[in-house]
Amino acid sequence: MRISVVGTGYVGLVSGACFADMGMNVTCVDIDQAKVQRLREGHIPIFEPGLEPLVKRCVAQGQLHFTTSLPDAMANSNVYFIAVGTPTGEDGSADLQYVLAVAKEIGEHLKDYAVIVDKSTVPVGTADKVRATIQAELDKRGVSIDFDVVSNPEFLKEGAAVDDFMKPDRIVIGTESERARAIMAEVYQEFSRNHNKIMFMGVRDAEMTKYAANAMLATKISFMNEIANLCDAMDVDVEQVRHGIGSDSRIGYSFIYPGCGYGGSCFPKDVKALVRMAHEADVKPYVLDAVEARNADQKKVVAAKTQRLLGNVKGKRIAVWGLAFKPGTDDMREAPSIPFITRMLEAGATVCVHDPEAMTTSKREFAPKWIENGQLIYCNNQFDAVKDADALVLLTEWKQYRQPDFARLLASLKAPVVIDGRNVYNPRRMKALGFTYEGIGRR
Ligand SMILES: NC(=O)C1=CN([C@@H]2O[C@H](COP(=O)(O)OP(=O)(O)OC[C@H]3O[C@@H](n4cnc5c(N)ncnc54)[C@H](O)[C@@H]3O)[C@@H](O)[C@H]2O)C=CC1
Ligand SMILES: O=C(O)[C@H]1O[C@H](OP(=O)(O)OP(=O)(O)OC[C@H]2O[C@@H](n3ccc(=O)[nH]c3=O)[C@H](O)[C@@H]2O)[C@H](O)[C@@H](O)[C@@H]1O
Repeated sequence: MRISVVGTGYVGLVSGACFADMGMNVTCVDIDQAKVQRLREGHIPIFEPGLEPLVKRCVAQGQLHFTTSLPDAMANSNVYFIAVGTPTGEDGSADLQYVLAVAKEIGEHLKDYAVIVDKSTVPVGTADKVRATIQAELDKRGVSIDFDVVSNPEFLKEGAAVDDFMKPDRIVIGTESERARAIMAEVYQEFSRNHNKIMFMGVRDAEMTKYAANAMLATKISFMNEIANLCDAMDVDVEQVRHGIGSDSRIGYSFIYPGCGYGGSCFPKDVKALVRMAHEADVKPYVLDAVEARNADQKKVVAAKTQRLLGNVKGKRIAVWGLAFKPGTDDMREAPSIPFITRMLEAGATVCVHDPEAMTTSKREFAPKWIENGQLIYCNNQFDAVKDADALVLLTEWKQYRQPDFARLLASLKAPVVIDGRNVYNPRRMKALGFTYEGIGRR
């Protein structure tokens, strides 16, 4: 089977490579010429465990191709996945300009029946817009060609993207067309062989399912962050509470880790887009508003703790372990590290940062003036960052930060202050070792 995937970001590149690994012949398309060139040369533009060998293997076997030309890709296949970005627009809604630009180009070049698959996260009703955009181009050309637009949202997580794609909990496919349904069943046949993971539903149902899933996960996190803040105020250990409630099978353990707020390219933007959809539908988004408000506030909690423990941070040296929005990725979109570090720099502190993968990304996130004036210092070793620091702040729970050499840490720091934005350390052990320790809701 031959398919095309438009957009070679996290979703497009991972899905394209995984489909190719299943034996399909896949052409990945991107408008970014430099990216396509690098991919052809075997350079993977993002850090994602397992992706590089997978892409290299599929390219070597002739199963995976890269191009900047959508018409060329279309000539070779009749299933086109759209996996371009849907960033937050000015009013909070998802900006569909990239999706609709692809739809327009498809309409300009469509020759025979094809299935156009929305893999990007798009608001309810987008498939209709994609269909109308393609039809308008066909009308301009004065041709009549059948096509179907299907919704197939993606549920992979960064840092575990290949695994998530290959072992999905479910594959949601929204379509009202029998013809498209049969083709999509063939695309995903690997996932229906033993345990059927495919769920067919209406197009609008599938579009909403994606937002509801992300909003539910964001809600769990914000809820738990609020409980953790309450624990802080009431001398309760949130870790005990997390175990206490997670053991209830109706609640479960996943996505109830409190911390310094959720980040990433999706939860923040998708909750905003759902809020916008609710307003447009004249439904009051009480819960979603609270999820967002808690998260915005949560991103200030670590800074408030730092300023409470250190007093005025002007002239102080603060070490930061972790820049990425979560471990396993070099992505810093909406990472809690950005507002924290910015606030410390603006307050006059010197910030020494370390991250195993996100240092390069980070250099694009902060104004060069902070590096030039010596306030923002990049350290290649996590222990270089803590040398003579007045505090260590942990913001991403990379494995290498979880069990550091505590004696070395204590000897390196000027003051033994550790603020743990991810609750990875044991407060009692830290205090016994001589640290002044604060987690989020820990006791
Ligand atoms: N990042 C993630 O973990 C997940 C993202 N999603 C959704 O998937 C969609 C894509 O997200 P990412 O992969 O993170 O985006 P990304 O921003 O990493 O990549 C998008 C790619 O599309 C390319 N592009 C833009 N316009 C194009 C055009 N007209 N023709 C060809 N290529 C074009 C860009 O050059 C870029 O390489 C979004 O809607 C996102 O919400 C869904 C699940 C997981
Ligand atoms: O639509 C998307 O893009 C994706 O968004 C999330 O995936 P991702 O953003 O890659 O990462 P998550 O592991 O969900 O983490 C998101 C944020 O929540 C935070 N988080 C996660 C879990 C938790 O218990 N507590 C917590 O604070 C993480 O630190 C991170 O900042 C979803 O988990 C994916 O299913 C979805 O496909």
